[in-house]
Amino acid sequence: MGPSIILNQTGLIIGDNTLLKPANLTLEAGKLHLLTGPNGAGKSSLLRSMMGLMPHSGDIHWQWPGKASLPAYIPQLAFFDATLPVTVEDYLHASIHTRAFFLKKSKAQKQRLQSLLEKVGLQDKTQRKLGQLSGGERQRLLFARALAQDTTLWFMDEPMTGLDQDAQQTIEQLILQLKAQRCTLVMVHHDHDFVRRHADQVVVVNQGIERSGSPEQIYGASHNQDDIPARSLTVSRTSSTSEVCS
Ligand SMILES: Nc1ncnc2c1ncn2[C@@H]1O[C@H](COP(=O)(O)OP(=O)(O)OP(=O)(O)O)[C@@H](O)[C@H]1O
Repeated sequence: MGPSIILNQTGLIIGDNTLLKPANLTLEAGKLHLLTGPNGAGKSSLLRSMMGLMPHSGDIHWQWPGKASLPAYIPQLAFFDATLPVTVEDYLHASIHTRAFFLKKSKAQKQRLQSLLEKVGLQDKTQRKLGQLSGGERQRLLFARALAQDTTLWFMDEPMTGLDQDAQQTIEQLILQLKAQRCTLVMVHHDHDFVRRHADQVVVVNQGIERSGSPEQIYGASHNQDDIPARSLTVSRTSSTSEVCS
């Protein structure tokens, strides 16, 4: 199972700009947590702060019930150097084994690569060069690389944006499988239908953590995705945590 994530007075100021006002929040272990809010609200900044990638104030703790592992990160935009003369298979191989692209692969390694690429629907593109991939195919490759990490903690920043319906379904199924395996999933996502159906917790971000709760608590029975009630719901304070990033 993935860890719980505990934010204690976590805030983010860059220069004169307050990106996130300090707040407390607990994300339960093994659940799907969705960060939502308007453009520029600070969702990506909060996600990256949780990973220790931004210079936040306060504390952030990952509390692992079992063995800790490095988190997987799916950024908002999958970027590959189009000039890199490397195939999908070689790129994935080098990412997993941190070895030079040209080194020979064993039969078992080839099978593993094939299986990972099948999971994301890239099995027919193994010999395609990175620069020839579409945006959706790059996003799938990022997922394959993250799956290879075999971790139970995932941070995803709008992983389905710009994908066609087929790719969205593939990624959605992968996310639901990870949820069933009790990974801790933290995701920025704008599809309120997905949030309503699958999120365990919704965190509304607006220059800080405005409120959090179940989809029903946040959206009520309304089907209008913009109809978010103004009442405050969670943001709890916790103690006795083991620090991983701060
Ligand atoms: N490194 C940085 N330095 C200064 N300002 C930043 C930095 N990173 C982000 N910002 C600013 O912080 C604000 C929040 O950005 P962020 O990307 O976190 O928002 P978001 O909610 O993810 O937006 P969107 O939904 O448009 O992706 C924006 O106004 C952005 O310009």
